[in-house]
Amino acid sequence: MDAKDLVLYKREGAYIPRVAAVHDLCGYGKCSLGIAIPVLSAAGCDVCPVPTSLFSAHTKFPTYYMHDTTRILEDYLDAWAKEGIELDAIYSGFLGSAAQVGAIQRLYREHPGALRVVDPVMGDGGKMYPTYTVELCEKMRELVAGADILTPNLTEAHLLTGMPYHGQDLSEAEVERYVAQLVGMGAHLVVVKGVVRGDSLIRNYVAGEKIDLVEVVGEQLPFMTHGTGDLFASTLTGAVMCGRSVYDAVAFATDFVRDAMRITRLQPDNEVRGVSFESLLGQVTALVG
Ligand SMILES: Nc1ncnc2c1ncn2[C@@H]1O[C@H](COP(=O)(O)OP(=O)(O)O)[C@@H](O)[C@H]1O
Ligand SMILES: Cc1ncc(COP(=O)(O)O)c(C=O)c1O
Repeated sequence: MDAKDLVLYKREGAYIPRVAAVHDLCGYGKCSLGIAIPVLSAAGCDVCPVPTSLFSAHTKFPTYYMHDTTRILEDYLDAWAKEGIELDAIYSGFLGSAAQVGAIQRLYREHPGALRVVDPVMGDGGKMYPTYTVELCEKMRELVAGADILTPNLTEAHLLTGMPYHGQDLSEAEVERYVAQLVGMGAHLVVVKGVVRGDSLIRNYVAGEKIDLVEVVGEQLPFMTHGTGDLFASTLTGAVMCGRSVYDAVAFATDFVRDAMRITRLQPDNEVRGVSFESLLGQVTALVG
């Protein structure tokens, strides 16, 4: 089957899908819930945040304060369970501790029909993020099994599979090897992000269990911006929840992130502020209906 025909969520009429967003909340430096809430809301979803930690600023700043919320999550989800909150999708990203993988697995058990989108946020450029531990990365592997959509960058594909990290210049055959390994670990569909081959293009690949590999090519801008991984996964999830095919959702997210990076570049402190996408949210709303 082709990812171009693969629709994972069928939106019915005026129904508003409810999406749990399991991610950190960051005060300054746009990323994580600061992106997931507005983007999924613009996609006409009822976003229910599960904050995995509170940050004063993202971890690319030399100084940041982090408060890990692991200790409150059980009570938080107990209260949800008592209210009988129903979920159509569970989208997870940046985690504060290895134990939080258990909270996501609990949501999966309590909402067996919900779509599972796993952005296995762990690191970049061959390195783990500073608050991440080997234990957390190992535990994160458990989320691969049963993921309807898994969105690793190449560092994360390496950390999840244990296969060697060869930088971002990967051949299609190498991408296929990562995908085969991740599908072998139980992922249904994998979006491998950020392959670059020195031709000013950035490539994202979609493939899965019985889904042939397809390439989505975008223009590579000559700078980097923080929060683009979160923006990509949030936009992809929003487009899927609007009933778009996985291929169309990846293509939309690829262009959306590029456009947001261009706008970010025009802002003061653009090298650290995180990605600025607010003025583009109308494009996401246009996907609804
Ligand atoms: N320099 C760039 N130019 C254009 N698009 C980019 C660029 N960097 C990232 N993107 C887009 O954002 C997506 C997520 O990239 P990235 O932020 O590197 O992910 P992560 O944070 O998971 O490492 C990429 O797959 C690509 O579509
Ligand atoms: C607190 C926090 N959340 C999320 C992220 C993920 O950011 P990105 O979207 O660039 O992968 C980071 C990365 O620095 C971070 O520090």
